[in-house]
Amino acid sequence: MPEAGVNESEPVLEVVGLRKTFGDVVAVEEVSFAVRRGGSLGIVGESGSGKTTVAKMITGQERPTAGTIRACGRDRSTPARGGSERRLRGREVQIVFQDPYSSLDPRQPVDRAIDEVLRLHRPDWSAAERAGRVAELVGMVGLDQRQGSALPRALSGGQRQRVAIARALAAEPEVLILDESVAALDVSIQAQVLNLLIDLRERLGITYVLISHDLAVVRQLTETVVVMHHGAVVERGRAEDVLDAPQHDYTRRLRASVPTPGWDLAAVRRTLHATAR
Ligand SMILES: Nc1ncnc2c1ncn2[C@@H]1O[C@H](COP(=O)(O)OP(=O)(O)OP(=O)(O)O)[C@@H](O)[C@H]1O
Repeated sequence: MPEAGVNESEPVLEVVGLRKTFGDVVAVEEVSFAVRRGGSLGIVGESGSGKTTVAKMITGQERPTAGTIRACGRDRSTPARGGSERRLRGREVQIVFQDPYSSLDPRQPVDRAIDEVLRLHRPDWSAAERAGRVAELVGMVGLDQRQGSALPRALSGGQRQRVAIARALAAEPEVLILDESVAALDVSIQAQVLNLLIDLRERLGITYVLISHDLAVVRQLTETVVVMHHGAVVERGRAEDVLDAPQHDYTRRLRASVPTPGWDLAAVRRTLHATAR
């Protein structure tokens, strides 16, 4: 729920003129977008277009070279000053990465991993209150009790991704960034996790920023889209407009390179070749 004093009409997340350089490499250039509370934005583009760098600047893992980031009405362009500001930012924005295995501690059972987040964000809660919330979160992401006390290695990729989502939700963020969160999953498992995400958004009113090279995934989950190419936004608009009738040549090539039933390998190769130039 939005906190008291938060302006409802203000975007829940807004980035303006974001830029990031690594030495001579310009990873992100003049990127601006805004997402309304409860809305969903897709950031699409091929590998290396700067999508993850944008996400890392929003979460504070990378510091912008220039530009501003506001979430829930608060500036987060500069590093958090101290633990309490970091925790506050954690309740504003959480992220789920492609590979939950690298973000989950292999020695920590699922319930302990979720409890750890609650301890951080709900220091006033008793152990019983936290245990109740852990059980609720485990159920919310569609895991059973046994899976809820398992180690990550005893779970499938899709189940691990559900754990990563539960862990992110434990902080009760306003914005959830999903960075290629279903990319490593089989298509049928991908569909299940996407359905879960759609369901969670309806139940929680959470805002999504979905980063993906997969236009079909973006289409299912987002209402607006920005297309990134070489670090810059080359096209933006409503997801269906951009994906069904792309105006920019790069978006058209990106769309053509998505393998669909009956896709033509030679055409994809031609497209990738053209895109690489
Ligand atoms: N820590 C870093 N040091 C140097 N260069 C980096 C660093 N992180 C990213 N880059 C470069 O910035 C550019 C954008 O990378 P980024 O990971 O943001 O792209 P992406 O669109 O998310 O791609 P992918 O989907 O493959 O992760 C690339 O050229 C990448 O090599």
